[in-house]
Amino acid sequence: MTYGDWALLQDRRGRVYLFRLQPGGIFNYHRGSIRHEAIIQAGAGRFIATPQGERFSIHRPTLEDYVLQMPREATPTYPKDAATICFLLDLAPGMRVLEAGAGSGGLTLYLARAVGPTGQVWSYESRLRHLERARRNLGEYEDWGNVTFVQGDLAQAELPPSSFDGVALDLMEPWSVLHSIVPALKIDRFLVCYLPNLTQVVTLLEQIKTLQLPFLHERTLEVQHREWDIRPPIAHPKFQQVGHTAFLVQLRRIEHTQQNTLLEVR
Ligand SMILES: C[S@@+](CC[C@H](N)C(=O)[O-])C[C@H]1O[C@@H](n2cnc3c(N)ncnc32)[C@H](O)[C@@H]1O
Repeated sequence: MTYGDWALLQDRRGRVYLFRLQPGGIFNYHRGSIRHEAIIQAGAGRFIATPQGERFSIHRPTLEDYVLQMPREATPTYPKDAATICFLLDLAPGMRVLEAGAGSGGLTLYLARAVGPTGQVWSYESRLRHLERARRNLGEYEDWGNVTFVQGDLAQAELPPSSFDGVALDLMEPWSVLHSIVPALKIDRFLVCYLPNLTQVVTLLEQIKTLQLPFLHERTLEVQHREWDIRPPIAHPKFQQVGHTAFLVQLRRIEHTQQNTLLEVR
């Protein structure tokens, strides 16, 4: 660890503190403070204590740590869902993926990591303030130069045909941008929508059916992590859990032929 790196300190209750290490910097806690220099000398994976004996473990923040702690304009896609979106999109290094809206850049960070330095992420965001926040959050954590932010409404975008290996949508009305996506998404590849409400899922599928858009509904799912408190003899599910975040709808782009124009719900 060195100056300029992110550091994450975790106290004995599991509370985390995320900050950048700076020359002359000090981490202040209600029971004492610690110099950044001392944190660097101790190093990640070790422990450090304030003069008052308050002990912390030192870590490099994971992407999950960063997304949960980073400044936000819009609520980021929850990490458990962002990771699953990458899996449902079947992303691999070198692929090109489209997303909207960028929001705070949470999902952007996951997509950029999944496609790697040789891949590309095109991220649309209609609100300038959100776009700037997403750009800053990406640059502050991990930027391989593989993300292109575009300010604008994805519904108005003219995208190159058959140019994306996947599309991820985290916006209120994904059905309003489907006409832009259909020609841009490669045949047999996936669109995944992140939708907090079941009513949105139903509207999306109804719209696809009504407009006869060439998608197969592969599945709709929720990602549930049930964390446990294990400190023998205590061993039970934690009383506080992450509750509902959103539904993930996975749709596969199919060829639009005369025999196959309708959405087939599996
Ligand atoms: C919930 S936020 C996305 C959060 C983001 N996934 C993240 O992890 O930080 C939804 C964003 O979509 C943007 N948005 C809504 N409709 C849009 C559209 N048609 N085109 C582009 N951006 C849109 C909103 O401005 C908002 O910032």
